[in-house]
Amino acid sequence: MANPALSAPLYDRISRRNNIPRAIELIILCLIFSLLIYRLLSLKDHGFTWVLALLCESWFTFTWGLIISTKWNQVEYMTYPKRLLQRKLELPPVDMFVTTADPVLEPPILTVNTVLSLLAVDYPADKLACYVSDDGASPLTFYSLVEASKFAKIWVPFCKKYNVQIRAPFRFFSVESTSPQDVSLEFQQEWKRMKGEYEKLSQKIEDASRRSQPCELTGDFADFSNIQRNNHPTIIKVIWENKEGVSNGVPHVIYISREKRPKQPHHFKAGAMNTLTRVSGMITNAPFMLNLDCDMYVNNPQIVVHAMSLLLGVTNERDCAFVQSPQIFYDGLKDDPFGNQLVVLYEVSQL
Ligand SMILES: O=c1ccn([C@@H]2O[C@H](COP(=O)(O)OP(=O)(O)O[C@H]3O[C@H](CO)[C@@H](O)[C@H](O)[C@H]3O)[C@@H](O)[C@H]2O)c(=O)[nH]1
Ligand SMILES: [Mn+2]
Repeated sequence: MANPALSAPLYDRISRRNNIPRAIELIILCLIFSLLIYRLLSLKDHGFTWVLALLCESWFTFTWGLIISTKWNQVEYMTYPKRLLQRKLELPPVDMFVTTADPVLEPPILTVNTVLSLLAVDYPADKLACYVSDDGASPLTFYSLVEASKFAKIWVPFCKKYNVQIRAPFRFFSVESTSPQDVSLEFQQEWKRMKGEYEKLSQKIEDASRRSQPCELTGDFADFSNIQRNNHPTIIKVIWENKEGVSNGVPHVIYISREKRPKQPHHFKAGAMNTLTRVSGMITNAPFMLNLDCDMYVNNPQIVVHAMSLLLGVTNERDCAFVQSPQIFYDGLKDDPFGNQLVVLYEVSQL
């Protein structure tokens, strides 16, 4: 007999009850239409201003209709990652892509944090690989990633052992800026050690960024000597390889700086993503990809299992090809007066 845990759905699509908001919206719609009809009927008694008002109100009605239609059928997706993890052997590999373009505008410590948050996600490490595309062809970015992957060997086990929620160290240590008191002594000691190690890592990167070159451009760094960022051949470096395929180890880390020539259009992020898919296709060739910009980080370590619950849970493969998680911005203004967090889009009008 089939194991019920293995055949249970991986997600549920739950319709929200929103009859009252719908009724209010219908009333408003009637009022707006009666205003439009009133304008139309009395158009000839008024001059140009009436026509202008009619045009503006018609446009408003149109955009209002569009907004309402996105909120009409609200659904929520409940994912069941635990059920997915029970099917451990079936979990497919995932290639994780990070793009960076400029070591000055996008300081490598940001990219390092993005990569560390990805390396530590809750998913078997032997099924993950992290590819970083560097359009800056910067030895500093490469150096930072080499150092970060050394730090990852202590950071990843720490996150998993204590089930840390924020796995980008700069956020983890700024949110919990003092050693937490209400936890075990062992955790406090580990926390201090990890903070010390992360500070050493940031200091190394900071010092390297002050020098004209992060280190001597020999050995692995030789490919970066005498090149210009807009004119160089492809550079691909396997920074760390999870050779034994350890499922609780650190996933592979691969650095890529695609070929650039001054007269060849490079198509910015799209071009970088294209190269990432081609290179990963030759190395790990995972059937699923996860993409982050270098100034983002994974806020929920279960991100891959949540996305996988949706992607693998559909009955017809054609129904789901892409999963987008809500994007939340840190250090935003209090109460988000300009609506930058797009709360309405993600929390109210989920389609
Ligand atoms: O030649 C380039 C230019 C940009 N990027 C990367 O592309 C990403 C997005 O570029 P950015 O200039 O930071 O755009 P944003 O407006 O901040 O990003 C938003 O808008 C972009 C499209 O305009 C989307 O691609 C991003 O995912 C989305 O976060 C970053 O990781 C960049 O490093 C490259 O890899 N190569
Ligand atoms: Mn950006």
